[in-house]
Amino acid sequence: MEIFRIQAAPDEIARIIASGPPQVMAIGDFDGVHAGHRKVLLTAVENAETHELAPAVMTFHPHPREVLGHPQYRDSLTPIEDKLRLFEALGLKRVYLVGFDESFAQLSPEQFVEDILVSGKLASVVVGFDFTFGHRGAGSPQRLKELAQGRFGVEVVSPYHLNGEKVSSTLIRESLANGQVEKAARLLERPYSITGKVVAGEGRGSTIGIPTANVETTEGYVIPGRGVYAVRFLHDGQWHFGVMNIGWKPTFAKKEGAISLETHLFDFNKKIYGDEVSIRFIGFIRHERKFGSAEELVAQIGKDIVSAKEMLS
Ligand SMILES: Cc1cc2nc3c(=O)[nH]c(=O)nc-3n(C[C@H](O)[C@H](O)[C@H](O)COP(=O)(O)O)c2cc1C
Ligand SMILES: Nc1ncnc2c1ncn2[C@@H]1O[C@H](COP(=O)(O)OP(=O)(O)O)[C@@H](O)[C@H]1O
Repeated sequence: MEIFRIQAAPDEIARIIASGPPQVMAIGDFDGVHAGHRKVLLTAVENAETHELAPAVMTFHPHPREVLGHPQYRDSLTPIEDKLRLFEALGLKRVYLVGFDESFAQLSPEQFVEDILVSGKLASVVVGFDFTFGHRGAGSPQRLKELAQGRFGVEVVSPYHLNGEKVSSTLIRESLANGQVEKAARLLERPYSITGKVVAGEGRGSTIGIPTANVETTEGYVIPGRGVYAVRFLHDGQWHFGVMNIGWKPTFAKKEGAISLETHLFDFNKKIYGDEVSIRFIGFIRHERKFGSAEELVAQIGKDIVSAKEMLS
């Protein structure tokens, strides 16, 4: 898969698209690369295969909402490296990472089509039913068809529903906030996962007999809601099972503070400070709460471990 990181000048984007073979290109943000996004991306891959063209995708990085100041969306379900890995797994061969900025945001829908898409190498583009483009998102899929004037095909993919709900990044964010990681996994068609580095905590874990690897995420990930989860934990190429707490440890902290992500790994006793790890959320066990003593907390964690092992087996 070839990755083209492009600053926003439209002629530069058009030139890079035109430097490749004839293509079918999906366009979108694809935050989460969820079941609905997969349908759009796989449509591009399949159309390309049928006509012996190259499957491509154009996405925006940094995320438009980040640039245009919607702070609630600063964090993502799939920071760029994760997104790229998922694109590759779906069979995409060319990725245009367009650096979205204030001037790019000014492009009209007409300019977006004339200056970028009519590059001579796009056989067709594939977008989702709610795709918007151009200044203030004024362009719709219908408008895209009109503006294309037959110079490239436009395929619009209808919404994907699961159990009567429309799959969306927002629905996944809400599910995660409520601890519903099983639901998020169904919407994503894979467990929600985060990557980060093991950092030192307060050193209390080992003293209460439950060492925990505290993880600081490397990029702006959406973090699931406070609670205890069954997780798979990738360290040094090996998957381990564990039980994770997300929260501010009300049993010990005097007041609400920074959220920590700590995982107790089963059958493990290595020091792994500083190492990069990935965590997959498999099941929700319970909410975080304040216990009367460390002993009560430890007894509960013993039960959490039993629950986690059941979920993970
Ligand atoms: C499975 C698990 C569940 C936990 N549940 C709670 C909880 O409900 N309430 C709480 O105050 N702390 C909870 N904790 C956090 C512990 O208080 C924390 O791991 C311990 O204080 C060690 O902190 P340290 O790593 O900063 O040294 C939990 C930890 C684990 C591993
Ligand atoms: N079973 C285990 N699960 C998680 N971390 C472990 C385990 N065994 C050893 N460790 C190591 O010990 C550290 C946790 O020790 P702990 O006393 O909880 O201190 P901290 O406050 O730094 O989390 C982890 O960061 C990791 O390097």
